Amino acid sequence: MHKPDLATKPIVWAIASSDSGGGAGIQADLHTFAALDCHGCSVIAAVTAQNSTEVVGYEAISQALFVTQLNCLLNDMPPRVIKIGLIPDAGLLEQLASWLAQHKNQYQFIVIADPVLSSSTGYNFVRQSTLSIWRHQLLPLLDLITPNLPELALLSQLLQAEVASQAEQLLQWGAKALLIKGGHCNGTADITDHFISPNSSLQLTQPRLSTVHNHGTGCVLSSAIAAACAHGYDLADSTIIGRAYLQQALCHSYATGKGAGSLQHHGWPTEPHYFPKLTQPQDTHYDTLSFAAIAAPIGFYPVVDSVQWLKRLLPFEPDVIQLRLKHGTALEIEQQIAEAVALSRDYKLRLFINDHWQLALKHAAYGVHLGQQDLTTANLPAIAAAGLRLGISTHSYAELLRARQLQPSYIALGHIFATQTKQMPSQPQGLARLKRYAALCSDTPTVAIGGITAERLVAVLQCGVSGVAVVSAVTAQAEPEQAFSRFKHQVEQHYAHYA
Ligand SMILES: Cc1ncc(COP(=O)(O)OP(=O)(O)O)c(N)n1
Ligand SMILES: Cc1ncsc1CCOP(=O)(O)O
Repeated sequence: MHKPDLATKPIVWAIASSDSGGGAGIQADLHTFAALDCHGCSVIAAVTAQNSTEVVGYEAISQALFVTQLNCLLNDMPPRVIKIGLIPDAGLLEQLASWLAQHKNQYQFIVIADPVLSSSTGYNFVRQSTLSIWRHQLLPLLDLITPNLPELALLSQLLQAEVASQAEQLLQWGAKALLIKGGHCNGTADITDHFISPNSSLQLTQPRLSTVHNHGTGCVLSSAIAAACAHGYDLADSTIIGRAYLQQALCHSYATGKGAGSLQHHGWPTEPHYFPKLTQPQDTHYDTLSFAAIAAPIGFYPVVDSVQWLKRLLPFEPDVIQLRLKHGTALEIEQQIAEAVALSRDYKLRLFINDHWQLALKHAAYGVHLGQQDLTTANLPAIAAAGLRLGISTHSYAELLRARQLQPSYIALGHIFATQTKQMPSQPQGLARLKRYAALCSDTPTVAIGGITAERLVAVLQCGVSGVAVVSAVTAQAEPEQAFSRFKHQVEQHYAHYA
């Protein structure tokens, strides 16, 4: 029998209250952690007596036992992430704030809080004293807080102000990032949540699902974000994963008692329709943009830095090549691109030009490869109208969703392993993420790039990508032509077998 190794599962704590009905609270938190491959620990603040229609009552746990739970867990199972849910008692909240202040720096855990101030059935859990502790003691310790609109208004003490001013108030009081949930904007066909952090600002929009079985949505969302953070995703990506997890769980929610039923917990979301549409301030919105298709699988995709390299590989029948020119005068770059495009026609080679999209257009290359930065400056409608294929680099869920919304010809997923070829601002993604990204792109060809060697090739192909791009695995080898032929053969064999 397979025995799971708990040490390999990231540990996440839920500091929250018990929901006797099982759909929200600690019970929902633990379901979510387990479904997202985390080990969940629970620190119970209160026991509520509730069912699907009402909260009948609650009793808070003693401060002594509350702190004993925290300390006993910290000694043996320190958390990577803490999720805070319902703490309906000012004394416990104060204890928690001082405990977090004492241990957060040393243990470097991330703290995410869902400020449950009232239940969805209308039960009010807070008093003024509790709100004041949230504002002045807890907020400065939070890496992310996930209020809905009424909670944001209450916490900010700016009941009549614009949402932006209310959000600004929470940031001024010390919260590092906010996810403002838009579900309480009644009557809209879509729900838009706003993620605000020092590094990024995102709007996440999804269709509003018509189900009444939505008990525990806030608990599940914040727990899914916590679980994704525990797997090392940054806050923006964790929020995207959390939102997709919630949409998936809501799509399959079910009746329990006479009132709002519960969410169905599934594993990692991969189907595109569960993921939100992202809007970022810097993005241009295109109504209809459609890029020519590239035959999938793309297969073996060498990236070379000169037309000389291209000529050296042509006798070995490459199918796809990228010309990635990083040096030279404007004249030299244009000459190389013109020569490479002419050669690509003679040899029926699908040639992508990196960065220089104007020259790719001018010389009518097969396609263009662009990075995320280039997307704001390149004339994408001109590239699409000219029938050139477009490939886009991505390094995260946020970039992947942004790329998918443009419906490019392929999406590059990188960097998978550490690479010496380029200084990367992000961390290597690794194979587990590659597999998730590739699954989300079942409708778009994908290419893995970064640190891919002959030894790693099979593991990369098994993640479900439609191509593998390499630089040094060919051009830095003692015998580049042999390396090229071996790679090409292995990749072709793989796709022939899995076609
Ligand atoms: C297939 C493939 N994937 C990613 C890249 C990187 O492109 P970009 O983000 O534009 O960075 P530079 O190549 O310009 O450093 C690529 N070239 N090809
Ligand atoms: C251009 C680029 N973009 C992401 S990783 C990378 C370099 C890949 O080179 P190598 O295959 O030598 O790691």
